[in-house]
Amino acid sequence: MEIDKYIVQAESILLNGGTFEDERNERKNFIKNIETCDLIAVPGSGKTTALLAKLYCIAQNMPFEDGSGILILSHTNKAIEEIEKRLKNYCPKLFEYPNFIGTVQSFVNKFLANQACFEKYGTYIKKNDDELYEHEVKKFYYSLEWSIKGVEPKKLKNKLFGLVNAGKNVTYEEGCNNILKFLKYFEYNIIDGKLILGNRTILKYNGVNQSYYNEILEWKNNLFKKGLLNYKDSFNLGLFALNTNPSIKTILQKRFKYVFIDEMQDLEDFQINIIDDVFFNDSSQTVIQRIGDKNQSIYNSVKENCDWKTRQEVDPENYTDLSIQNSMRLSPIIANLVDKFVLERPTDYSVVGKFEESKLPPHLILIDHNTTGESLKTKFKEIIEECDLHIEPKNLEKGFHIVSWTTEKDHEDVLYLKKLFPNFSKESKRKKGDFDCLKKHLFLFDKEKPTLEAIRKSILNALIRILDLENIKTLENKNYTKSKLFSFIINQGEECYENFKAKLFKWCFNIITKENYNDTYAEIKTFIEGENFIGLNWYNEEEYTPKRILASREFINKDFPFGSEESKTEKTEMDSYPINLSSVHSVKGQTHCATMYVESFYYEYETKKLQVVIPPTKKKPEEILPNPLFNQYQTYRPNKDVRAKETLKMMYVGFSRPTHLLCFAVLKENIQDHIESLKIENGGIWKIIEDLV
Ligand SMILES: Nc1ncnc2c1ncn2[C@@H]1O[C@H](COP(=O)(O)OP(=O)(O)OP(=O)(O)O)[C@@H](O)[C@H]1O
Repeated sequence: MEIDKYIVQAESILLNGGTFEDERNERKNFIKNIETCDLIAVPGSGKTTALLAKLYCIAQNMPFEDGSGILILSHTNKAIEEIEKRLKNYCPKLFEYPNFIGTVQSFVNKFLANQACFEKYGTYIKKNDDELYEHEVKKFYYSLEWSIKGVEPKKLKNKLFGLVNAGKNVTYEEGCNNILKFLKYFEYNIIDGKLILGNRTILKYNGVNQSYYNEILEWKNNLFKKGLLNYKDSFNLGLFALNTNPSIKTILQKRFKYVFIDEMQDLEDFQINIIDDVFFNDSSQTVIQRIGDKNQSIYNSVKENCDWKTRQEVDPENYTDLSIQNSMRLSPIIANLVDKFVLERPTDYSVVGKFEESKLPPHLILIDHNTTGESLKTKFKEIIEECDLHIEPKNLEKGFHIVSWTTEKDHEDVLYLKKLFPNFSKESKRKKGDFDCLKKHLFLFDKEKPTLEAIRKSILNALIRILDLENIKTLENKNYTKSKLFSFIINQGEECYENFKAKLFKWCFNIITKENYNDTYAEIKTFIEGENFIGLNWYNEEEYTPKRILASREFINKDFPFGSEESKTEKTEMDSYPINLSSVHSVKGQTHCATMYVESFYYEYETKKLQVVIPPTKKKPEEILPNPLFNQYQTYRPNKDVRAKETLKMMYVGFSRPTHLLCFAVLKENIQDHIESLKIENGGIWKIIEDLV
């Protein structure tokens, strides 16, 4: 394989005049390496860029003589899209057969679970959608009945109440909620015939509770038959496929000579294991390279230890992990601070900033509970403009971002992103058709399309969801689709059809052109509840009593504040430069020009959680552990200080995004006693902004 001779081309494509060469040559060594190994490196060290360069060079050697290809995996679709965006124009071959690029989930679905689903349940996987799955869970739960007192055997609902709440002291509501949680989250181990929650087997295929196991399995099998899986089902079906047909492994090893996994720290053990199960064994010729940074593992729950154990950790005699030290993203000043937030420090791991174009100190912005999101945003813009960051196109491309750990919370008295910016919605970023209430269907549809099409689709999707919740099926006992709904309405006669079409057009028109959300919502609600929708003769019965809205009441009535402000803000921002709002989770992997990290409440605030005080004992006085915020290296204790360590990781990711400007907005009351010592003029590292309080 020729790699070396293509590196210069890769540099010109990916680095805009930069080079992979430096005094340690770690990037080049990694690009040239095509043995099984893991690469661990600090944020912004160019891991992903080096991987892209390697892929580019490998693609120049394709097709391979033996017809094999390469497999490129990452944890999120966003990371995959980014790879496509950067490379597709230069090496389209990489995105075609025999190669595959996708999430671990999509790989498992396509190469293992899909075929297994067809063979076992007669259908391919249609949806892998947690929200739809939850909807099915609720339907099933609400269809369950309680036993009549004294009548044996007990019904499933009673049995589950006992099983899932065993050993817990719960109220009736909590107990019921636990049943719902079980139905939503249980894992179906197909090979062993068990329903597992966490580490507990709740029901299994044999034993005294067999009939209850069968009842749940009948429901579950029906979902499989409809191709509706939750995301863990794919992995269990995948394992089942490997178990029943181990030759798949050989086929996949032949197909994929190289496997690359980026963002490795975010994979959970079951994902890591299934990939190893397929590709990593003595007889396998496949090369696997896994790239990541354990200190940035914040994906699912923020665990102290991530599930990924590197090859060197597991087998030091045969493997040596690679590393890249310097951060090309971070300036020396920001890197110096970020380095204090390292939780786990393997050899050759320290954050050294090599981005020399900025000397801005980190800014600490003091706020209080009355500070509004708008004033924070204005302050952020003010600093950006004072530093002239908004002028360079390169900076505008990387963008300006306000991020928080906690984005949404049902608690008015604490700080979180949505409290500061009520129009922030994780869901507004989604362009899927399924929302959890009617109002969201009317507001969060795909607004990038200027026609009425997107809102029309969204309203129709809401109507279909209502029919589904009300358990209204087609005469073939199938769920309604948009076209089946239209056919049904046409069959009700011309007047009904014309009326429906006219109304639909009016609603769409009023939303798109007049942004008249509230009135349109009220009209649609009246329509749905009236004789021209729910009251129609859905089952074509000779004599029928019009139905009423029951199970979909929550979906129809659930509130969602139509933020007409949002559209206004968007419009004004189009004239200047946008300030993006996101969770810290969703900016992982990104490079920003400026990042404002706003502390938020998750058990406690970040500033509080970083401050660990060990109470005095008879032998020892009180001890205050070093605090990274004060530019001190952390020494949190093994197996203790869990909240502090979670915080470390979250801030490590958030603080390591910007090339130029890092702002940290904190509640003044949380650091009151330290403000003076944090100031640059007093030997600290922070420029403190005090005029918002
Ligand atoms: N060799 C290089 N020379 C100059 N700039 C580079 C080099 N490698 C990467 N960069 C730039 O540094 C920034 C970070 O790169 P990249 O996203 O690849 O880092 P990463 O290690 O994957 O980051 P993270 O750990 O946050 O996921 C990008 O803006 C990228 O263009």
